[in-house]
Amino acid sequence: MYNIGVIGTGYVGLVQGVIMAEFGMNVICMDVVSEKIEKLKKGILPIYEPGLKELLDKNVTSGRLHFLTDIQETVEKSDVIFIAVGTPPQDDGSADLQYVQAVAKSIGKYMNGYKIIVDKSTVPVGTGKIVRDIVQEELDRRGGNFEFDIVSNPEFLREGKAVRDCLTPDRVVIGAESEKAVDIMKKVYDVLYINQTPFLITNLETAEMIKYASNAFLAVKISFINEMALLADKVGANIQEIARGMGMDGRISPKFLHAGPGYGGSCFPKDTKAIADIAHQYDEQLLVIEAAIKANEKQKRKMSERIISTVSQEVPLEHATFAIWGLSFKPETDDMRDAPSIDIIRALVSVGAKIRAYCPEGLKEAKWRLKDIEDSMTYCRNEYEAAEGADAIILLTEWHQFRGAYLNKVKDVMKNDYFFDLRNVFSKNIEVKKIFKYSGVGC
Ligand SMILES: NC(=O)c1ccc[n+]([C@@H]2O[C@H](COP(=O)([O-])OP(=O)(O)OC[C@H]3O[C@@H](n4cnc5c(N)ncnc54)[C@H](O)[C@@H]3O)[C@@H](O)[C@H]2O)c1
Ligand SMILES: O=c1ccn([C@@H]2O[C@H](COP(=O)(O)OP(=O)(O)O[C@H]3O[C@H](CO)[C@@H](O)[C@H](O)[C@H]3O)[C@@H](O)[C@H]2O)c(=O)[nH]1
Repeated sequence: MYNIGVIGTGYVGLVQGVIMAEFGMNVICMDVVSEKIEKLKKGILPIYEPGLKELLDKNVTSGRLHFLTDIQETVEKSDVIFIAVGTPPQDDGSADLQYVQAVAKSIGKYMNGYKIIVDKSTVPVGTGKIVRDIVQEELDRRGGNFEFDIVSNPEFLREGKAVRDCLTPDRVVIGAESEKAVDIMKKVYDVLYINQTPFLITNLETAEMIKYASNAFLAVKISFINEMALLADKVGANIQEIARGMGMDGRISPKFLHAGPGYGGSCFPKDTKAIADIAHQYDEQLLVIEAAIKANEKQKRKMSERIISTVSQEVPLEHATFAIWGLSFKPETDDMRDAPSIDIIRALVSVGAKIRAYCPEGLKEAKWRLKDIEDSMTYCRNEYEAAEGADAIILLTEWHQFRGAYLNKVKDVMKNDYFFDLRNVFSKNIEVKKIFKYSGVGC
């Protein structure tokens, strides 16, 4: 059994660390943010992720899961070190590698024997080799003579389903340069997946690119169906039936064909821009991905334009109030990074409207991200309170609880009766169309 070190306890590092401990491994999760580590030691999660709290408690108690801020101790005590720090976008769209590079330097500084250094963060092609050079440089500087291997092991978990995705992944991709590293990685993962999960062994560059290509492909699929939805609206077709008809073809599949307000989150917007940037660096242009990025911006803009033009026919916008149902970029997470709700709320506030917002988990982060427009925002305790005195409901995130809302009760507390269902949650509900002036996305 190998000792595991996970550097960076964000979504990826934390879920990975907790699950490895669940399967009996000795795991150190390390982060530079001491408040986060102190809370984790007490069983307090910094994120909302279903199922994670139970596993955290169990594994802290078992003594297999340790939280540290000390990178030296983490490196010295670990055989396999996962780098799971953030790679946020820079202004030009390229991935910011400063956190990965800082970790690589520390590993070189403190390593005390053979280590496998695993890149789990989503990083541009070529980063594995950069990490190798940084570690070697640091070793040379201090006259250290230890062997090490670099592995690229991209993560494919989805927020809100992270525990399940990590327990039963579709595949494990391992990009490595030596047989020894592949063998050890397989042993580490065999404990988790007992040979049920397909492994794909590649070189470093291929593994790094699989991650970007997968996210970009899914983003293209969403932008494609969103554009079809805009056309469906104009020609009187129904996007849900179109997606169903398309998805019946096994080559297309029905997944990721849900039209909506545009994709968001910490990955698709960032990773599509990063791979487009990587291509530019190699004198290539990824036309399809660049179009998907533009279509996603257009989709968010179209949603707010449609809401504004519809409601302004009846209500002067400076007197209009919009109830927002759902702020997080998707259900079952409190993550607001690049959530479409941010752009849509800002567009509505910019024409003078007031917002009453409710989200089961996203309120805290929304208050912080929308601090500059706090005078136009009222944060509410539930979907009914948000609807009070509103001219329109805008359903932005398909949290399950909204499906069960008593619509007559909602209508009773509203001033006007517009319902913009940007996730098509109620598209097949006859009642909603009787009660409200309803519009979905492409249906
Ligand atoms: N969030 C996801 O769903 C997801 C899924 C797959 C892959 N990824 C990728 O995984 C990586 C991490 O994503 P995330 O969402 O977990 O990030 P995050 O921003 O939530 O967490 C990153 C953590 O790294 C810590 N950190 C930064 N520098 C450090 C250092 N020098 N030493 C120790 N800790 C340090 C930060 O304090 C933070 O807690 C990114 O590259 C991302 O693209 C994310
Ligand atoms: O049919 C769909 C599917 C998704 N979305 C939107 O797309 C975004 C991303 O959704 P999802 O992929 O479920 O969430 P993430 O947690 O961002 O996961 C993606 O990004 C992660 C980080 O790289 C990867 O690990 C995952 O495999 C990849 O699915 C969200 O805004 C969704 O609302 C749609 O609009 N329509």
